[in-house]
Amino acid sequence: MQDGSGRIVVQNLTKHFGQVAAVQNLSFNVEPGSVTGFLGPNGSGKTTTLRMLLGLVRPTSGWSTINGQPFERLGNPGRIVGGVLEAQGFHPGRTARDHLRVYAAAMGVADQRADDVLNLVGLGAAGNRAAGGFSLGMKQRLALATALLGDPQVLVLDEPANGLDPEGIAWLRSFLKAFAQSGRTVLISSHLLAEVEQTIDQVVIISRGQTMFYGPLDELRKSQQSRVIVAPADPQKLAVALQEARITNVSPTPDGKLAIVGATIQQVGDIAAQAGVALYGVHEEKADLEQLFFRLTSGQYAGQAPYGQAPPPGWGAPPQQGYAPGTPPGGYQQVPPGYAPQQGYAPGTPPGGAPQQQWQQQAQWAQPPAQEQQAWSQQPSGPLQVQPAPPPPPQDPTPPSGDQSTPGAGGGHQ
Ligand SMILES: Nc1ncnc2c1ncn2[C@@H]1O[C@H](COP(=O)(O)OP(=O)(O)OP(=O)(O)O)[C@@H](O)[C@H]1O
Repeated sequence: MQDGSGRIVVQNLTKHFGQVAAVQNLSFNVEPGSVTGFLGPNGSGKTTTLRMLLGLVRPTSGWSTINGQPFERLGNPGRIVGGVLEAQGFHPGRTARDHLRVYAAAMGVADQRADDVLNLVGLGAAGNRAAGGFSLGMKQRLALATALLGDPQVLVLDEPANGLDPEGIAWLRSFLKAFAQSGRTVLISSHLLAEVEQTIDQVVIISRGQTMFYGPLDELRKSQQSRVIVAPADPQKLAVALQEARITNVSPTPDGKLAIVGATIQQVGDIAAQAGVALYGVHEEKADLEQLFFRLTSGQYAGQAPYGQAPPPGWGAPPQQGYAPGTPPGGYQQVPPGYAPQQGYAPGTPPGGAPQQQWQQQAQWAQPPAQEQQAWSQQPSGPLQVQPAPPPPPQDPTPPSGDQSTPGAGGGHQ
């Protein structure tokens, strides 16, 4: 029996492809009423996990459920979960509208719904165009439209921002937030924290198929450790004095300063004064989220540094063990400047300098039709909580016949 909760539960999910351990013992819950980011570097197992969740790959062990049921037991799954794993696979000669109508018929949804979802994703004017001529961003929108056909309670999207321009990303952000605020469930994967940081409330970070952090994004923010950067006249002498004061997390910076974790500016100043070491500068530095993300996922593909240079800091050995939600990782390493967060703009505010015509089109994308908004806002919205996973479902999931891709009713499936 489905429990109607909209909750996704992943429990000890494991997948081996021959010698490759793509996913290892992964456990997390995704709660309705929130957008959860499923983050990890390339090859960390995100797509494999989503494919298992959507019944396209059989797990080696472990299980996952949506609404308390394995995907295979959802009956008409497209009515419950809309999944987009790859914005490909459209018949190139078929119009967007016809593509949607094929899926609508398979799901038992009225033809009119095809036009509704085309408008919803901003493709209303492109319904008669062949999908083969669509840009990557338009294909992403068409895949999302397919997933929305069944008016699902749960959305599972693999790298949905891939190929979208900044306006498209801003639109997607407002769209997913509105969807979640109506009490529905959204799980989106990305390998870029900055890309989804403004969209997600909860985060699951994986590396090498294992959970590195799982909890509210705010929890991760709170775990940002600060460090004191000091420019001493004699770094060696100060490092020894700090060591004697049991402040051991001290490392040199590339420009000859010392970075100290676990001490205040005042403590460092006092110790330097007692040791007779002059300080030419001291300040406190906060690690940003991007640095923490690097820290949590570093080492998966530690590349060879070119021409004998030192490898970029932050690409060292991976953490030995995962971090439970609320347990901050110890320290952090310097990383090269990462990607700047997307400079989005609030829905309803035209982007600076955008041509008027383009903005009008964007404004249309940013606003779901009134009836959609109303329908969503009537959904109950639950509090965002990390809850322990419930015990396994009463019956074992019926495994799919093999690792074959199956066309899912949610659309866009491989
Ligand atoms: N069908 C398959 N056969 C063999 N190995 C596979 C298969 N699918 C995935 N893998 C391997 O499993 C690991 C995880 O891949 P996966 O695609 O799940 O990662 P990902 O996090 O989605 O990566 P990306 O961000 O690059 O899409 C990789 O080492 C990949 O090569």
